[in-house]
Amino acid sequence: MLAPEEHETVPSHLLSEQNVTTKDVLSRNPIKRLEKDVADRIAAGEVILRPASVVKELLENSIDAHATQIEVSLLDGGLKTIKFRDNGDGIHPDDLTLLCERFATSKLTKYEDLLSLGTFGFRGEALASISFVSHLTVITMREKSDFAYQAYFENGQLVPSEKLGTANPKKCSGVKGTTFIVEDLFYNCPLRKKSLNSSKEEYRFIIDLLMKYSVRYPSVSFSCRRLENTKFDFFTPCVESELSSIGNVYGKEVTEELIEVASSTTSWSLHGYVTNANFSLRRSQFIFFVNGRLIEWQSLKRAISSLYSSLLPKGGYPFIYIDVVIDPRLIDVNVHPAKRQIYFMDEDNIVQTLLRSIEAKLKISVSSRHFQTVSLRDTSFRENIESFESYLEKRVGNSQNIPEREFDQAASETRSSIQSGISQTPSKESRPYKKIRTSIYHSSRTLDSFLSTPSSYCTDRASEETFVRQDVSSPTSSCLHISSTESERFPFHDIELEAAVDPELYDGWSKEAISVFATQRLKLFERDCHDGIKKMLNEACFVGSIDEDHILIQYQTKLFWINLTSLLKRMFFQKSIKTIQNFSSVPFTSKIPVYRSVLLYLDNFGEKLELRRESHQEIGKEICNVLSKYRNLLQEYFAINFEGFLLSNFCLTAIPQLNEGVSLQQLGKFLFQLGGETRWHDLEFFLEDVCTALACLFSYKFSGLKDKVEDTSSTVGMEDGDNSRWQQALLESLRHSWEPPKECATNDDVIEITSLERLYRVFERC
Ligand SMILES: Nc1ncnc2c1ncn2[C@@H]1O[C@H](COP(=O)(O)OP(=O)(O)OP(=O)(O)O)[C@@H](O)[C@H]1O
Repeated sequence: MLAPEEHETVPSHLLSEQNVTTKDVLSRNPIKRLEKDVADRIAAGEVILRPASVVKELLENSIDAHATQIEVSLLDGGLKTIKFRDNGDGIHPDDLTLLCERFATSKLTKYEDLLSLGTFGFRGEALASISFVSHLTVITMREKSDFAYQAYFENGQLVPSEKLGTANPKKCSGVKGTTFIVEDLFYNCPLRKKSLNSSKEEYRFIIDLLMKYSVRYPSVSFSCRRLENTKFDFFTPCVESELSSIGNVYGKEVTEELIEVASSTTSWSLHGYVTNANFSLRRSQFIFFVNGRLIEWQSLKRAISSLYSSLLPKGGYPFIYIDVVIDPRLIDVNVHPAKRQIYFMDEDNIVQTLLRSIEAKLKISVSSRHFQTVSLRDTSFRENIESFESYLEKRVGNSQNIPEREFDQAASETRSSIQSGISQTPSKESRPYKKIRTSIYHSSRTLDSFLSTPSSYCTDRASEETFVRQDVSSPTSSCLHISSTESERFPFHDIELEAAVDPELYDGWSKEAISVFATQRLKLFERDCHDGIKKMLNEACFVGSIDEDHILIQYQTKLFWINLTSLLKRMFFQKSIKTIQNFSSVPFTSKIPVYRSVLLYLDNFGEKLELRRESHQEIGKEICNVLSKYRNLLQEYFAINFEGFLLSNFCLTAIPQLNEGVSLQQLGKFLFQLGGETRWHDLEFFLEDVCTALACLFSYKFSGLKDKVEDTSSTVGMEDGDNSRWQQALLESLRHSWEPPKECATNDDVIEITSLERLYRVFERC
C-alpha cells in the first residue's frame, strides 16, 4: 500500500494546466461488469472479422450438416447481404429457440469430446456472433418434413413475435437444407465496418475462401454470385478428386506442374500437391487443411517459402496444397477465436517430414529444369509472368451464364445442367502462367492492340517546367499545387488494374516488426556516423555551384567539394526510415496520373536505361498494376496514396512529407522506381526499397526552393545561377539531424580541395 504522501508524486505530465488536481488524477474507475450486449458484441467481433468470416462459419456448419451443394449470393461484397444456402440436414424446429444462443451446440456435450472432435463446430458461438452484429434470418427444412421454418434473430435470440407482428419462427414452403440471410453486417459496429476493405476486395476474400474449400471438398459443389446478377462468378461442380478440383479452380496449367507428396506415421498422415521447380506464380498460394479444417500454418509456410526461394526465380512463388489428418488428441483446435490456428503436439516432426518429402521431389524436377533466365539490365524488375490475381479475375470474369436458382425451389435438374454445361465447356483462357522468365524491359510484345502509341508524348525537357510544390503562401494548407502543362495526350481502351493484395499475406509485418527494423537501422546509422563531416555540414557555408549535383562549401579554413545529391539521398533515406508508419500525408490538389507520368519519364530517359521504345507502354502498365496491387501497404506504412482501379484513372493522390515539395519530373522516375524496383516479398527489402525511392524523389530541386533562399550569413560568394539558389536551400536540409556515414569520407561524396594553410604555402613559394 502507498503511504498517503506517496500519492502526491504523480508524474507532472499527467497534470494539465486546467486545474487538474492530484486527487482527480487518482480518482478510480471502479471495475464493473460489462452490459451483456456489449460483452457479446465484443466477443462476436473476435469471431466475425469481415464478410468472409461469416461465409467461413456458415460453410463449415453446412459441411458438418452433410451438405453437397453450397450457394453464396452477395450484395456489396457481403456488407449489405449474404445469402447462404446449403442442401444439408436442416435444423429441427425445436432447436430454433437455442440456435443463436451463445454456447449452444449440437456438436459437443462435454470437454473431453474435444479430444475426438469430428466436426468443424464445437463452441456454439458462430451463429450467436453473427446475430450480434447483423440481422439474421434462417429458413430451414429437414428431410421428410412437410414445412420449412423461417426465423428472425437478433442479439442471440429469436425476435419476439409481438415485435415482428408475425409468428417467429413461422412455417413456410421450402426445400431440404438451410438458408441463412445475413443483412447489414456490423450495423452496430461502425468502427469495424469502416476498417473493412472495398466491397470488391471483400468479395475477393470470399471467392478465395471458396476456392480453397472446394479443393479440400471436391464432392461439394460451391457457387458464388453477386445477388444482383443471375450468373455465377464462381462455380465448382462435384468432382471425384482434389486434383480435378485444383484443375477446375486454379487451372489445368497448375495441375500439369504439380508433384504429389505423401507421408504418414502411426498418429498422422498427410498428402498434398506442390508445384515443381520449373513453374512459379507471382503470388504464393498456400492451402493447408488439418483434419478438414482450413488453417494458417505460419511455420510451415515459412519453411516451404524458404525452400522454394532458392529454386524459383525472384518474384516467383509456389502453389502448395497440403492436407493433414491427425489423431484429434494431438491437436488443440481451441486456440484462435476464428479457428484459423491450431496447436499441434507433433508439429516439428510433421513440418520436417513434409519438407524432406518436398525437397526430394523437387530435386528431380530441378535436375530436369527448363527454366530460361534472361539476364536483366535492372535485375529487380518483375518477370513477365502473368499475375495470379489477374488470372483469377479472368476466371472469375469468364463466369458461366447460368440461370439464377430460386432460394425456395428445389432445382436439381438445373444443377445437373450446370454441371454438364461446365464439363462440356472447354477452357478458353490463354495459358495463365509462363514458365519462361522474361523481362518486360526486353519484351517484344506491345500493347498496341489496346493502347495507341503516344508519339506526341515525348516532350522537350526544357519546356517541361511542371512542378509540384507546397503552397508556402498559405500556412494552413498542406496541399501541394500542380501547375502542369500536361493535357490528355492519348486515348486508350481501358485496362482494369489489380486490386490490393490479401492483407493476410503480410500478417508477419506487424507494427512491432517494423519498429524493430527501424530502431536497428537507426542504431546502425548512429554507430556509423562520421562526426567530423556532421560538424562540418552543420557549420559550413555555401561557396558555389559546380553542376547540378556538386557544390563547393567552406568550413573553417578549408574548401570542400560536396556531392550534394548523394548526401541528400542518404539524408532523406535516414529520414524516411525514421518516419516509417508516422508520415504525414500531403495530398496533391491535382492528382498525378501514374501511367502517363511513367511514360513521360520513359520517353525521356528510356534510351539511357536501354529500354526499347515499344516496350514503354507495357512497362507503364505493369508498374501501374504492381502499385495498384500494393497500394494498401504503401498507404499504411508510407502515406503514399493511390486511387482508381483503371489504367486511365489510376492516380497518385498523396505523398509523405519529407521536404517542402517535389518536382513533377521526378515523380515519373519515382513511380517507375517504386513500381519496378521494390522487392515486395520481404519486409526489410520492401521498407528499404521504398525509402530509397522516396530519398531519390526528395533529393532533387523543385521550383519552390528558389523562393525560399535568402542571402544569409552562411552564404559567401553567392552566384546568380539557377543551381546555386536551390542548392543552398537543399544544403540547409543537410544541417538537420542526421548521421552522415563514414563512407562519405572515402567515396568522393566529400573531398577536401584545399585549405588556407596550403594556399599560403603556395603563395610563399611564389
Ligand atoms: N447449416 C446448418 N445445418 C444444420 N444445422 C446447423 C447448420 N448451421 C448450424 N446448425 C446447428 O446450429 C448449431 C449452432 O451452430 P453454431 O455455428 O452457432 O455453433 P457450432 O457449429 O456448434 O460451433 P462453432 O461456434 O464452433 O462453429 C450447430 O451445433 C448445429 O446443430
